Amino acid sequence: MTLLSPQSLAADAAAQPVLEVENLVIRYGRPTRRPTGPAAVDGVSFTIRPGETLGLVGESGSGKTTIGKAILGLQAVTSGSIRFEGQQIDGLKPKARRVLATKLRAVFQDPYSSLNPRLSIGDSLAEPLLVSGVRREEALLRAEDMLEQVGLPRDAVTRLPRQFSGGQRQRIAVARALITRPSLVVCDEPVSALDLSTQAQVLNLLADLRDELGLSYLFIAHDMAVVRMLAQRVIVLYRGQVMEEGSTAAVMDDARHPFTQALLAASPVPDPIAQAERRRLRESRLVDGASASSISATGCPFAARCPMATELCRTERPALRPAAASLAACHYA
Ligand SMILES: Nc1ncnc2c1ncn2[C@@H]1O[C@H](COP(=O)(O)OP(=O)(O)OP(=O)(O)O)[C@@H](O)[C@H]1O
Repeated sequence: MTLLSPQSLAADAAAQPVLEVENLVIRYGRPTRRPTGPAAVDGVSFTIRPGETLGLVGESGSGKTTIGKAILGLQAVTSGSIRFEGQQIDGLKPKARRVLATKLRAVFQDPYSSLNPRLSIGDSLAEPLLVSGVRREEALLRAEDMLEQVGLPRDAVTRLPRQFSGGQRQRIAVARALITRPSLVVCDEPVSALDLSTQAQVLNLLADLRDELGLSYLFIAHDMAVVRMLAQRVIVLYRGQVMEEGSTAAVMDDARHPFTQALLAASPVPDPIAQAERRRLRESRLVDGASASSISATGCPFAARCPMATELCRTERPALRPAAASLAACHYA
């Protein structure tokens, strides 16, 4: 399955970016007080060009969703700036935000909670159009067209969300995000709640619609394999900071930063033979008879002596421990 189209790869590098994020810092805290906590996002900068998909990857808690929320106006920015189509959008008043809401849309992880259970699919899809002044009959007609575009029958407009499967609901969420013909869609883990074959279908759908409609995506995910399928460029975040960035092929095939290597190693490979070979190689690199599973259970036995141990091998996140221990950069492995 190839999801990177020649058109989107050829996105004009000189075109004005759809989104420019500059030196973004976000600290959580009470809105009434100056936030003083640690920075959830710490000096992040990037741009997205028309037709481009930028992947934002990182382990849980690295700040991905916080960045997505700031772009959508759901999280206050401590310092730095966010520009959308040349206009500064951080700190916009709610009225100005509402105008923006048709051009800047989102698809979230959970297809069960992202749709109002009491609204028919037609009403859910029509809502963002009605807000921008489209007449009801016209909005419902466009809802039917959009449903067809995401592979669902036109008569789905009359049904309720509970009458659809998880994958179908995510298609409806995609339809709802795209019905206003936005220029940028923030996709926050849009397939991580779906099984593997449904994931592939929804990723294909997102890629087809991007190319058909000339959309740009900020594609947030923790799974590198998923990002590889859709993004032309990728940014790797760790504790709110950019660890590595570049073309998806360059970052994934020649990861420089140990943390990127760890994320790649933790990402499942669809081919079970390749996966088994990778596990065998990983275990064969370990010394003193320590196995990946024992490291997974106890933490790296060399942590006290390893210069990288504080960041990786002693991680509190069990999923990363065996991956960290498999790093070529590890002095002991
Ligand atoms: N509402 C909040 N109040 C205080 N701290 C928060 C809040 N939301 C997130 N954080 C903290 O900000 C940091 C970044 O969280 P964020 O949700 O952006 O990470 P993430 O990379 O999206 O993680 P995940 O993949 O698990 O969604 C974390 O340390 C988190 O605990």
